[in-house]
Amino acid sequence: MNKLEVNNLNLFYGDNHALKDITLAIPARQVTALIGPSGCGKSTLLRTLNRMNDLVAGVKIDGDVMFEGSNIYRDVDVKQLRMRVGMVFQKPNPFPMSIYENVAFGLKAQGIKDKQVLDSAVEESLRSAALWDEVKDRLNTPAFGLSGGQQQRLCIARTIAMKPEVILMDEPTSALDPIATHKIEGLMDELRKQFTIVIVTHSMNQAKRISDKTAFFWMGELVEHGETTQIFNHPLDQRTQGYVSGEFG
Ligand SMILES: Nc1ncnc2c1ncn2[C@@H]1O[C@H](COP(=O)(O)OP(=O)(O)OP(=O)(O)O)[C@@H](O)[C@H]1O
Repeated sequence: MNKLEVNNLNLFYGDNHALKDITLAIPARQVTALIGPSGCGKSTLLRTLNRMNDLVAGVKIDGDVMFEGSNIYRDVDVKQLRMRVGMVFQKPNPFPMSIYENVAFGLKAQGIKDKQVLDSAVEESLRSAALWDEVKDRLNTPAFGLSGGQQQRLCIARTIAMKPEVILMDEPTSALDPIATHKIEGLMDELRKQFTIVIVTHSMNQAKRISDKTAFFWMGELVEHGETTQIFNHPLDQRTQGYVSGEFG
């Protein structure tokens, strides 16, 4: 089943035609990797999936993004959408508050006050983000005291706490060292059982290791998409072949 379907999507930043007639299906409970050279439109496409580009001045979008059959640009409330389609950014961005408060933040904003409910949601989210054991004795200390890799897992926990259906990740490990990256990649293997994940990555090895499907972009076009093994081992287009073999990019 497809969780998201992008149909004939065009996006312009002023005169810059950044996404050109993109049609892409994103299957549920799989990891879809968006790859391609810098400036090809990967992050722009990712941001169209929860309408983050709406915040950019001068942006024009046509075409459809369907989320379980509803057009997110017509039929869906943006606030609701962003709860169902969460996002993790390139740089860990914890709030200037405690570890506990970071994870509970969204739930409290929804009006949840019951301490037991909050405590168990915080624990469950931190466990799902493979961080609980490292922080359970220091939940009330500032999030900024965590390492970069721990901060990124905290941001994942904060996203998970809202019980989204889709998690968008924009180069979530590019600011992390190899050990922290390895932890997040291991975590994604668990997360895919529960969530639909779309990840932008510059690392072809990462795309190969963690994704089920890969989409290759080139100057705003979606050149090719399919099973990750096919894209890397038997690409159909020469541009994909050149990129995945490291000839350019
Ligand atoms: N907020 C913005 N305002 C204007 N133009 C933008 C904006 N964001 C991106 N662009 C332009 O849109 C095009 C696609 O950019 P985008 O960031 O989506 O590419 P990308 O493939 O994610 O690149 P990178 O790998 O370098 O992050 C580029 O030409 C970029 O300059």
